[in-house]
Amino acid sequence: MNTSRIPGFYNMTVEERRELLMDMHTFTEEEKAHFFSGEALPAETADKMIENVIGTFPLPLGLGLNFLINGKEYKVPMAVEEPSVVASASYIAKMVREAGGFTTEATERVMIGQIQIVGSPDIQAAKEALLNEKESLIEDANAAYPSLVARGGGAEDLEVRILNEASDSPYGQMIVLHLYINTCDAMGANIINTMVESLAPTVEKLTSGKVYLRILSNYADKCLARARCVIPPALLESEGFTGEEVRDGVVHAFEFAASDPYRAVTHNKGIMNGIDPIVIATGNDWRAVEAGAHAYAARSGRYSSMTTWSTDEAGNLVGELELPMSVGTVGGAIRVHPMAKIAHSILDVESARELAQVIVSVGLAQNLGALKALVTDGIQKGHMALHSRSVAIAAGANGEMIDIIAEQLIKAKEIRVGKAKELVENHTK
Ligand SMILES: CC(C)(COP(=O)([O-])OP(=O)([O-])OC[C@H]1O[C@@H](n2cnc3c(N)ncnc32)[C@H](O)[C@@H]1OP(=O)([O-])[O-])[C@@H](O)C(=O)NCCC(=O)NCCSC(=O)C[C@@](C)(O)CC(=O)[O-]
Ligand SMILES: NC(=O)C1=CN([C@@H]2O[C@H](COP(=O)(O)OP(=O)(O)OC[C@H]3O[C@@H](n4cnc5c(N)ncnc54)[C@H](OP(=O)(O)O)[C@@H]3O)[C@@H](O)[C@H]2O)C=CC1
Repeated sequence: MNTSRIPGFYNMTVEERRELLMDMHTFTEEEKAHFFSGEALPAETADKMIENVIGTFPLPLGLGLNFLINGKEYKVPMAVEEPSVVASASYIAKMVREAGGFTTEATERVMIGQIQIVGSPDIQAAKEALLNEKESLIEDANAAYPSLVARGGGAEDLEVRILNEASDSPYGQMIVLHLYINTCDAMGANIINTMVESLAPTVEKLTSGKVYLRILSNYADKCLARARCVIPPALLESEGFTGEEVRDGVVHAFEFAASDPYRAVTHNKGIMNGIDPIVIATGNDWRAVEAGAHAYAARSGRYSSMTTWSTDEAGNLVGELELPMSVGTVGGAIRVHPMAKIAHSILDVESARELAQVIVSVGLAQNLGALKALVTDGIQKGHMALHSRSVAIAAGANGEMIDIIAEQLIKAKEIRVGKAKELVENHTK
C-alpha cells in the first residue's frame, strides 16, 4: 500500500522504519545492502566523486510524510541536520491533505546556456549576424548532443542580448547569446556547457568578436515549478488561537516578508529548509537551486518573499510558491550516490518535472509550518523541544541518557548546552 500517511512513524526505531519501507517499496539487492549496512557512501565511491577525499560527511536522512500532491502520495526523503524541519513539513502536509492536498504545475524544462562575446567592431551587425544564423546555430548545438535530441530534448531557441548599451555604463558593451535547451530529465549543466562550448568558434566568426564565457545560467527562469494549497480556517486552529486568527497572522507574516528584505531573507530561509533537504537527498546540486531561488525572489528588482499567502472569498488561506527548479532525475551524482538512488526509489517520481513539483510543495509546507508556529506559540516551543536532543548530545550525553537529559531540559525550560552539561554531570555522578 503506497500511502504517505503513516501515523506513529516517528515513534518507531530506525530499524523498524527501514523494515516498513522495505515492505512498501521495491529496492534492488544492492540498495537494500546499502540501506541496512549503515555505510551510506563507500569511500571508494566518494574518492571517484570529488578530489582529495579523506572521508564522508553523513547527514540524517528523514522522511517528510503525509504529502498528497495532485492526488498522488509522496514520502519525501529529506537530508538535513536541523531538528523540527521534517516534523514541521509532515505536520503541514497532514493538514493540507485534509484540505485536498497540494496542486502543482511546471513549465517545460527549458534551461539557458550563455555565450559572452566581447569586442565586435559593430555590435548591432554582430547581433544581426547571429540572428540570421539562428537555425544553423541551433542545429550545430544539437549536433554536439544528439542523444538529448533523440530523447525529445535539445536546443530549441536562441536570443541575442546586448549588455551595457547606455553610454554612461561603467562596464564595457558586450553581446550575450542565450541558447534555450530542453534538458529532459537532467539538470543539464554539463549538457548545456558542451553545447555552448561547441558553438564558440562559429559565434566568433559571425560576430568578429572574442568569446569568453560559455556556461549555463543558474537563473533558470524558464524552468519553473509552482505549488498551491487552499486551507479552510478550521484546519488551522491551534491551542488558544482560532483558525481565522492563525490565517490572518500568516497573511500578515507574508506581508512583512514582502515589504522588508531583513524579514524576507529569514522567511525564505524557512522555505529553503524544506527545499534543500530533498534536493540534497535526491543527489541534486543544491547550490544551483539556492542561487536560482534567491535571484527569482528578487526578480522585481527588490528581494522579497518567495511565497504568497492570501485569503480567498470563502475565507480560506491560500498559499503559492513558484521557483526555478533546475533539478534532475538522472545525471550528476544522482545515479552514483547509493543513498540518492534509494531516495529516488522511495520518492517514486517519473520525471524531473514531477520532482520539481514535489520540491516546491515541500517548500510551501515548510514555510507555513514556520509561520504558523511564529504567529502562535513562537518558534521555540516546537523547534527547541526537538532541538533538545542535539543539545544533550553536544553536552556529552549518550545512549539512553540523551532522551532523559532532553526531557529535563524541556521541563526546566532551559534548552541550552550549559544547562545540559550540568544535568549530564549530575546524571553521571
Ligand atoms: C514541531 C511541530 C511540528 C510540533 O507541532 P505539534 O502541534 O506539537 O505537532 P503534533 O504533535 O500535533 O503532530 C502533528 C503532526 O506533526 C508531525 N510531527 C510532530 N512531531 C513529530 C516528530 N517528533 N517527528 C516527526 N513528525 C512529527 C506528525 O506528522 C504529526 O502527525 P501524526 O503523524 O502524529 O498524526 C511544530 O511545532 C512546528 O511545525 N514548528 C515549526 C518548526 C520549524 O519551522 N522548524 C524550522 C526550524 S526554525 C527555522 O530555521 C526557520 C524560521 C522559523 O526562522 C523561518 C521563519 O522565520 O520563517
Ligand atoms: N553552474 C552549475 O550549476 C554547474 C553545475 N555542474 C554540475 O553538473 C551536473 C549536472 O549536469 P548534467 O548535464 O545534468 O549531468 P550529466 O553530465 O551527468 O548529464 C546527464 C546525462 O544523463 C544521461 N541521460 C539519461 N537519461 C536521460 C534523460 N531522460 N534526460 C536527460 N539526460 C539523460 C545523458 O547521457 P546520454 O545522452 O549519453 O545517455 C546525459 O549526458 C551536476 O553535478 C552539477 O553540480 C557543472 C558545471 C556548472
